[in-house]
Amino acid sequence: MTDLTGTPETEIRKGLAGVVADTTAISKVNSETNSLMYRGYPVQELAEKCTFEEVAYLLWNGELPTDEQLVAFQNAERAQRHLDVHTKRVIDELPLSAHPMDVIRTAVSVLGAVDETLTDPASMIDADLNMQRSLTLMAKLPAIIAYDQRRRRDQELVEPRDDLSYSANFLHMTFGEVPDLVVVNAFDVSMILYAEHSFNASTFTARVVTSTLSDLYSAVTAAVGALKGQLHGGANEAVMHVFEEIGTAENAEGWLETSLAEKRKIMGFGHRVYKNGDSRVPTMKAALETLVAEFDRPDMMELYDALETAMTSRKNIKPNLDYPSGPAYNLIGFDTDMFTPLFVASRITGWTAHIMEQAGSNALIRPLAAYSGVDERHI
Ligand SMILES: CC(=O)SCCNC(=O)CCNC(=O)[C@H](O)C(C)(C)COP(=O)(O)OP(=O)(O)OC[C@H]1O[C@@H](n2cnc3c(N)ncnc32)[C@H](O)[C@@H]1OP(=O)(O)O
Ligand SMILES: O=C([O-])CC(=O)C(=O)O
Repeated sequence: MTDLTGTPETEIRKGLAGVVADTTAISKVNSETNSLMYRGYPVQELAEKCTFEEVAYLLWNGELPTDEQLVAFQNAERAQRHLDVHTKRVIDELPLSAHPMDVIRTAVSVLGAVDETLTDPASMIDADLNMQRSLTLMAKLPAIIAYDQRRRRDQELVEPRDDLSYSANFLHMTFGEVPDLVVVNAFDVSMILYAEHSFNASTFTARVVTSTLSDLYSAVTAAVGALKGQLHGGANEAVMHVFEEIGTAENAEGWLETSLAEKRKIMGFGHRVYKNGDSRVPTMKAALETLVAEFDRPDMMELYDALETAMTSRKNIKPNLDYPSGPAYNLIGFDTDMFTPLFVASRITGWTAHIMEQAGSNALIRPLAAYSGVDERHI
């Protein structure tokens, strides 16, 4: 049997659900065992024993750094933390009505436009240059996000400090001071958990762009756009709006009944791959609990538990990573529309690892479509 174009009919997998598009050596998501490994290491172990800098190194190089390699890596990252003049000027021109994800998308585009190493097609996919570009983006994104948060609060830019870890410096640039270690650690855990997740929509977007032999900044710009949507990274912001809408734990069940009756998707729940709960949630929930204790906000945890319980009993759909991350970022002090940018700051490591993997073993990504339009006709 053929379709209208004469193409043999095949099964259409809407949304590419269940389709294995390529191999990857970067991470393994196992829905059967609810597990996630980066380069063979369980993510829970990395969150407990490593820093975000070590995890970035691991994702890019395949191995954890030796002490010496880590010092060199940290020095290279710390040396590039300043917001460059071009990017700052462009951000200053953008209206505050722009979503912070649009600001980041624009900033990454600017960094690509001023990168003078993008001279010819070969330099666009050069492995050494791509490694340097990845580190530059990892180092500069916190300055971009922190500055954007501060300008929205009518505050001055805070310069980076090179005596601080990635996460401590990120919070210092955002809030003008380094918070307690409990807060820095919870934030660092969130950065590690968000770093990589195989062929999710934004990573796959980055790989599609790379597959045309385009440059790393173009791939990241596209990935930022894909992450912004509420079915993906945008859900961590949406969770906070849901919490605000519900108000207190007692309202959770009634709110859920009404929302499901209205056929609303409940943000922060469900996952394309995990059907029995997201492997990262227990670790992020534990980090959230430390913040709840630190800021004495048991009401936040009560609401969290009430909605989770109601959703489990009503639909048996489990929370994904965005569910604990949203309230955690709220307690740390970020405005809600900065939450998805924080996801970007972390996922830049996974995206660029995939961009380098795709460029190193490339095939143009170009699937087929079964034509469903009108039959051939003539004017
Ligand atoms: C870090 C991340 O990006 S994690 C994902 C973050 N996104 C969200 O939290 C948004 C809310 N969740 C969702 O929309 C979905 O669960 C997705 C998009 C993440 C995954 O969805 P898919 O794998 O495409 O599953 P699909 O949307 O087909 O859902 C299957 C069924 O479960 C229901 N369902 C899934 N998630 C939800 C939800 N959050 N709220 C209500 N119902 C849901 C669907 O309505 C559907 O029901 P039906 O079969 O009766 O029509
Ligand atoms: O894997 C997915 O589809 C979404 C996700 O959890 C992620 O990108 O972290």
